[in-house]
Amino acid sequence: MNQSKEQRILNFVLQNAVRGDPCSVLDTIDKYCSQKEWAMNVGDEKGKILDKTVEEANPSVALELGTYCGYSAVRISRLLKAGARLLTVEFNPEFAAIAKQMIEFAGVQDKVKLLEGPSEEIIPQLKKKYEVDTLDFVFLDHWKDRYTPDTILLQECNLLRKGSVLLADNVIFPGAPDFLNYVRKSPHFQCTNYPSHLEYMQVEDAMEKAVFLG
Ligand SMILES: O=C(NCCCCCn1ccc2cnccc21)c1cc(-c2ccc(F)cc2)cc(O)c1O
Ligand SMILES: [Mg+2]
Repeated sequence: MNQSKEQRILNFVLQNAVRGDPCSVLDTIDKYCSQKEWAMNVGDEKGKILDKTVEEANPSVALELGTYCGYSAVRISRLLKAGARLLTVEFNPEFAAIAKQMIEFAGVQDKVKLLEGPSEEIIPQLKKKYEVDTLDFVFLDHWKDRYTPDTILLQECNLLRKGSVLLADNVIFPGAPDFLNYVRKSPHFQCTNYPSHLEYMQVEDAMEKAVFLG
């Protein structure tokens, strides 16, 4: 059975990156996806915006919606302080299997918990099943039409606290117009836009940071 693109990306990392070195895993994925096959990793340009936002938030508990091959899970978890953890949600089992191997190869598996299933099922389980009190940082990179309902769900489940940082990928391309509308109009969020480009392309994109005000 011929391989998936995601399997080819993983194999390229296993053969070319340095085991236990998250930066080499990120660089190797970016090399493959810019030179051989495009893939929807956040990439290095938007990845630098993600890095700065994570460093500023310095989260103890972070949530990622949309693991894919694990690129941003490796990117985020490499910056976490000792004892901090990332919960990452992937609903496609093939992608989850690839991401698990990518995370282990990078050596960040002790900081990352990969949860399989749809966000609307997993978010309401975070407190009781995954022992989360509140989330310090949330990276939204899943279905773009789920950004708004899941932001509302996070609030309904009491998972945000004053200062919780949401960072959303792709608010320009493919676009999340209703999310931009929602957070920018809401009195409960302080928003900042970070213009950038679609990963590995010269297409305009942007990330939006929305800090919860309580
Ligand atoms: O669609 C994107 N990502 C989402 C993938 C599916 C997520 C599914 N999923 C995962 C967890 C989860 C939990 N609950 C429910 C659903 C869940 C995406 C697309 C592009 C893109 C595509 C084509 C093109 F021509 C240009 C750009 C670029 C990006 O950066 C992206 O992120
Ligand atoms: Mg994305």
